[in-house]
Amino acid sequence: MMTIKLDGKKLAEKVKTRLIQRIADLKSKGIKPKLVVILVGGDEASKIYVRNKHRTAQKLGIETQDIRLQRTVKESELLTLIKTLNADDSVHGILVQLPLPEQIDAKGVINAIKPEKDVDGFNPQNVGSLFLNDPHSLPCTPAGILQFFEEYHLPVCGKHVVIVGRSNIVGRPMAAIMLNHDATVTITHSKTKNLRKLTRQADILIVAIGKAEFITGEDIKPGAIVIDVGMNRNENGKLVGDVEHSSVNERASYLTPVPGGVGPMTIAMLMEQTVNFAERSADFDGKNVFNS
Ligand SMILES: Nc1nc2c(c(=O)[nH]1)N[C@@H](CN(C=O)c1ccc(C(=O)N[C@@H](CCC(=O)O)C(=O)O)cc1)CN2
Repeated sequence: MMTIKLDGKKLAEKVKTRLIQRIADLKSKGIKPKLVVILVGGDEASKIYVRNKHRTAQKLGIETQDIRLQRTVKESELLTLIKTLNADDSVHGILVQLPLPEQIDAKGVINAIKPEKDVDGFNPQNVGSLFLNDPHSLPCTPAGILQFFEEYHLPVCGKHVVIVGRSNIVGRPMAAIMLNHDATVTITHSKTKNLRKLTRQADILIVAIGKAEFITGEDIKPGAIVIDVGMNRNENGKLVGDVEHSSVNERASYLTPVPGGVGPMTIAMLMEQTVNFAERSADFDGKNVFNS
């Protein structure tokens, strides 16, 4: 079987291009979309992701503020900063790059971000709305994955979606999104018995477990759509996904590459969410991607 590559780089460009007019419309009404990204500590991968977020935003004409805090910053300082940003009407989106250093309670920090500015969609109020099928914002990686299904006209309704991984960033919100699109959803994780028996039943398999090449060709149903969210370095330092592409290729019908699949979509969706929030802040009569 010929496996079709779900090209995240190309789709991310398309998503960003469709934002240009919306950003121009906002600006013509005196609204400058603004995203604040907070990075605590010096994690090398996080620094790259944050730099890419700023670069992408700036290219689109979204204003950004880059706040860097020492790894040793007190949680109370971070909370005070978020409170100030929550009250600042010029700020439409606030994002705290994860992971946070151990001394900081990530849950408390995420809870502190005003739901209307929570561009990551991680705040419990936004998570609750998503699970009640009334989303205000979607976590960026699952939102990006959903875009693949829309772009390539891949039906979700009635399909068996198996998700490997139950993280708050990908697995759990992804399950809610697929359920909201009338799929039958199974979430599997490290304690699941006979996990591979379940993955073999999936029409759509979404793998976000953080283990290099964990899923192989034998673990999938021929013709399945496979979404690889993993980003791992193998023993040779090469970036590999959670899926072994050599054996899944030509068995899956569609497959996201690593790199160039889900990753670029995460940043594109962050841009879209910032624009959505800027429009909503002004009761702007723009396009709301979640209700379209
Ligand atoms: N507050 C958040 N923290 C984190 C999130 C998030 O959505 N919100 N997700 C990840 C990191 N992340 C964005 O923040 C991210 C990771 C990877 C990529 C990406 O484009 N990856 C490239 C490959 C990059 C490489 O070569 O190393 C790709 O897949 O092509 C974008 C965003 C955790 N933290």
